[in-house]
Amino acid sequence: MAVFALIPAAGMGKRMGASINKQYLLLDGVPILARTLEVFQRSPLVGGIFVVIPQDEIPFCREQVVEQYGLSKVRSIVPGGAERQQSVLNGLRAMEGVAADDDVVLIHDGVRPFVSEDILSRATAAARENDGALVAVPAKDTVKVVENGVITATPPRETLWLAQTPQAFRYCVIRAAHEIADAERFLGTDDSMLLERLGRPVRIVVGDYRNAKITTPEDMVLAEAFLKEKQQ
Ligand SMILES: Nc1ccn([C@@H]2O[C@H](COP(=O)(O)OP(=O)(O)OP(=O)(O)O)[C@@H](O)[C@H]2O)c(=O)n1
Ligand SMILES: C[C@](O)(CO)[C@H](O)COP(=O)(O)O
Repeated sequence: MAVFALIPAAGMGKRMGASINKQYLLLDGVPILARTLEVFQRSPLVGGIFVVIPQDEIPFCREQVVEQYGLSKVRSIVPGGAERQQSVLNGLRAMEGVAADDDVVLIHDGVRPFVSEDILSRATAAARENDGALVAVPAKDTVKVVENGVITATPPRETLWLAQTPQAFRYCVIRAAHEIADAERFLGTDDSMLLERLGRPVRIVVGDYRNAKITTPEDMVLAEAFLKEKQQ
């Protein structure tokens, strides 16, 4: 059973508010997206990488990221959609004929550069034994459900986990779940939700707080600190 990486990186980075798309912001001189892809390039588990990018950024990504950093496992750069879910579906469709039904797909945000090879390995193992596997960390804060500015519930913290990526699945399982969601016009905020709504179990794999999604400017400050710690 082969393992493929599917990297959605076709967002606009609106919350970052930078002058360039956030996946190209530099961390110690290297674009965030290149750092993310390098983890999959290095992992002996991963046989090929599909990257999803806004259509008009594909030449830039090919030259400035894939070629520049020698990312030879990148098999295809696929145009993205309006939402993350549509970008992932485009990637899954592009994998048809390459990934076999039982091959594992690791879906990982292009802007989570601190994922480790150990997480890739544990997520892959869990996906081979379950319908799906979600890398997540326990919530550290008390979480409130709020409607119209008023708290309506305080779910018990020990039941709350923060979803990260990779989210790992057998190709036929996640492709079917995405196609069903697309046909039913259901939009979720991660891939696991698309299995959950079909009543299929998704196993938690304990992640790492450092595997953060770089979303807003303060995340860059944390990312620089995480990188320094890694380089020590
Ligand atoms: N249409 C989209 C939207 C998001 N993504 C990717 O999904 C990951 C997680 O999304 P997020 O951090 O929310 O990125 P953006 O959508 O770029 O951010 P924003 O919502 O601030 O614009 C990122 O790697 C992003 O590039 C994608 O491939 N296609
Ligand atoms: C998939 C994800 O990374 C899980 O945290 C996240 O949901 C994607 O980011 P978005 O901000 O919801 O687009």
